[in-house]
Amino acid sequence: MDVDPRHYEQIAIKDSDIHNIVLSYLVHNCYGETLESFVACSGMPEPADYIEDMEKRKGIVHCALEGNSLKAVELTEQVACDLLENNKDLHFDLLSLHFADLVCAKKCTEALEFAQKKLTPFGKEKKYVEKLEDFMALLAYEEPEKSPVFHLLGLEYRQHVADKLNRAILAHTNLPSYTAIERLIQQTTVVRQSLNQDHGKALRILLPPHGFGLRFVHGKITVINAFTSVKVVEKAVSCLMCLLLPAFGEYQIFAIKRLSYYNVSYHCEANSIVDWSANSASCPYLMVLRCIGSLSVKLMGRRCFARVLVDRIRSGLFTCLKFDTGIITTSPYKMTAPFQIRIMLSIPATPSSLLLSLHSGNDTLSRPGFLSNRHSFSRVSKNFEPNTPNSRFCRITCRLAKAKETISTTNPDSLIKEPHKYFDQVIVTVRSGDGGHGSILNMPNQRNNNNGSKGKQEKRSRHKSSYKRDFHGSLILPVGGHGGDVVIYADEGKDSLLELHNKSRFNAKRGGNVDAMGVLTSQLHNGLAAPTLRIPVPVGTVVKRKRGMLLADLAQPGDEILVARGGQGGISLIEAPEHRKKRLMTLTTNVMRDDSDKVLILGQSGEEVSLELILRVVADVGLVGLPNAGKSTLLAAITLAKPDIADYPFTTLMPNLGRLNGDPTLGAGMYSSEATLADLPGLIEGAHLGKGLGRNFLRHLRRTRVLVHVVDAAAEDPVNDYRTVKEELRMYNPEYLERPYVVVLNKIDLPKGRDRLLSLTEEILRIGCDEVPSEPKMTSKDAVHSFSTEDGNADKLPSQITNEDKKDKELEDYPRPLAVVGVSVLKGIRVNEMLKEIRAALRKCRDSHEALEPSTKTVRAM
Ligand SMILES: Nc1nc2c(ncn2[C@@H]2O[C@H](COP(=O)(O)OP(=O)(O)OP(=O)(O)O)[C@@H](O)[C@H]2O)c(=O)[nH]1
Ligand SMILES: [Mg+2]
Repeated sequence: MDVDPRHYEQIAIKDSDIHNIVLSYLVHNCYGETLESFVACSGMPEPADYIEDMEKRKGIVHCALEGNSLKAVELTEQVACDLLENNKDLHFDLLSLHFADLVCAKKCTEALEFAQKKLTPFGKEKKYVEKLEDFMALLAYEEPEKSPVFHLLGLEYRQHVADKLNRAILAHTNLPSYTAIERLIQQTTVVRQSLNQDHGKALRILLPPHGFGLRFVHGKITVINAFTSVKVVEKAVSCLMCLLLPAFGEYQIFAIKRLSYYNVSYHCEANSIVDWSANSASCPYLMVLRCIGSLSVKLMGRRCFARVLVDRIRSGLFTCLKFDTGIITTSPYKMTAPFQIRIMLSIPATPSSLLLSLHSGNDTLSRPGFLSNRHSFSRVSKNFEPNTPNSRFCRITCRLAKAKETISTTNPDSLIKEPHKYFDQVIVTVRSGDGGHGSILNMPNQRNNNNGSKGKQEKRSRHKSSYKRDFHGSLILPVGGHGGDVVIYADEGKDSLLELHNKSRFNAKRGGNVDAMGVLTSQLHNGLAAPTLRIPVPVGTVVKRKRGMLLADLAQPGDEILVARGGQGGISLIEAPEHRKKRLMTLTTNVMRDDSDKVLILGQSGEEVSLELILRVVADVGLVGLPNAGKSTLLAAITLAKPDIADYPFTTLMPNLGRLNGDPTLGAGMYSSEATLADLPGLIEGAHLGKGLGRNFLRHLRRTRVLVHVVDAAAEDPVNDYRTVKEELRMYNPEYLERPYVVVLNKIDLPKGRDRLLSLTEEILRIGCDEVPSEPKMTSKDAVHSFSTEDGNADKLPSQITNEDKKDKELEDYPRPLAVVGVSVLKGIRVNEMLKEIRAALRKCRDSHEALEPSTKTVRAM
């Protein structure tokens, strides 16, 4: 049947189609409660006729599943008296389930009696004989679970029989025994299979009821955009899954797992599901989502999804959702820490995973262990929160290893842009090269002088000429080449550790071996040393052993550190003539020497180390403040940086840098006061305990000289916000509060901010003391020390950090701000004043620094 696929590009999927599909699925699987809420939300007419039947069916299937198959038989006979009579297969299966239950319960005599009475009559028909034999075999084993016919005791078999029973009853009541969605999936599978078989041929297929559009282009079969059936399936499945969401636990993860390597196009689907929410009023699914508390999100471990979520939550569309910021990761592909998702809805990758997923609803039929028999969830744990009236959350904690990179390469256009170029922490493994091997060499003309071959003689004399002697006359024997060292160095050309995320293993080359035939040429008597492997990192990178000590702080361009030393080359030995060897061995006391001299000859192996590289932004000014205060907007207003700006918290996930031009009032010297600004992610209360984005990014403040506190003057309680940020800084490192800082009261274009400006300024100026702030006087040694303590404590609670100052000092005991300026960075109001204050603070810093310099110089001179 030939059909022009373009016909399908325009087809719109009717909501009523989806509703019917969903409804039939719910009826089929006896999801009563869900059915009711769905009917209420979607405005579908309630299929009242089915409800009563459904309840009965539910009871029967439940009995079959729960190991009460005789009861199931009895109930089935009540509902449909001739069903089992006409369907002997099903009858046999149900009875055999009971038999299996008796065997499991070690009631062998009873089982035997039951089999004789109820099962053996089936043996008259040949097709049951084999089955009967299998069941009887169970009796022969002491541990039937370990017998070859163990599957008869498994949950899967029980499930299979229960499904069969369910379908039979449905068919008996003139309902389709397969749901619409199952049929659609079957069709999709058929089409996919035929695509696989017939690739290479032009292929156009149409299958009822919605049709598939496939196109043959340049030797490839392309599924055209309007792949209607698939769309229908996806939409219906999405809807179903959110209906059944609270029932999902580990199963959902299973589906998600599958998803992680699924087709790129589902990226789009994830978005389109989110798009439904745009017109929430007309979207019944969304209402369902609202009442159940679930939302579609594709779990790719990418921040962009988290962002979509936050956006939706903030716009009030998903009132019952909560967002755990733990989902945010510092690396583009890896979840670095366990994260939590409370919201999930996905389209499983394959029809079978879809069915498995959908089957796992516990609305009526809970089957613990159904999947876990076959799939490992070792990295998944889950816990359920108590249901609240409006929402039922299913919280899942999981760790996702790696999203397939194929997804990012196959169709980059379809991916959402990764907005941040900055990745500030990475673990790399480096290995230095092994040393080259030495060799055991023949001493020419020492043996076999009776060997008459002319060629060999020549060769020997050539070898002889290549031996060198030192001035004592001893032979200089060649040594295996030194293995390559690994050096990490600060390179001005690099601005992020991103590349190291893509390649996290570095191996230096091994040293050259001494030629096995003889020796190296005289120039190479030290063997072939392998080149040093030099790894460039951005200036400001701190190199640590993984979970260990600090090795170096590459703060200046060109700073470098040798992180792994190459192995030494093995030495070469002259083979002693047989008759002298014994004597030599007894004479020598060198314990390293063994019979074959291997120990000395083999090159040393290189070292392998895992290193943690942490980039600390090198900036003069650090912007701090609560999320949404306008830090990124400020950076964009006064520098050429283009950070992401949006009205939801945690838009900024990694620091953004911008360059501040020099002070124009200085004329020709304007460039001299050029400074770098770092816009940091928002801080929230409890950040030091890991809330929000945690506190790790605060390490970037380490190298700043001046802080700018950005406060949203139009917020509820700006002074409290200001105190919160200060408190968090204090908990992280009290020394930050001693740095010169400027407070920027932002958003004064809003009436709320403008009206309170004066009072806010006064209140803020009241917090703190008059002590003249001075720049922290850190020697490089101090700095290294403080880096190591800071990082060493990174995972500990601050309460564990003993710091007397922290305990004793109140916020009021730290210096006041140098200035408080009201601005609107968005509207450009008083930005120049603010710049003036920032520059003044920078100048002040520089002056005090210069004032310090001479004294240090004199100390050195003395
Ligand atoms: N009215 C007004 N809105 C502003 C002003 N400055 C920033 N905004 C808005 O405030 C919102 C947050 O701005 P961002 O610059 O992203 O805030 P942020 O502090 O970087 O936020 P995080 O990155 O989440 O920490 C955006 O919608 C801005 O448009 C301002 O001066 N006036
Ligand atoms: Mg920001």
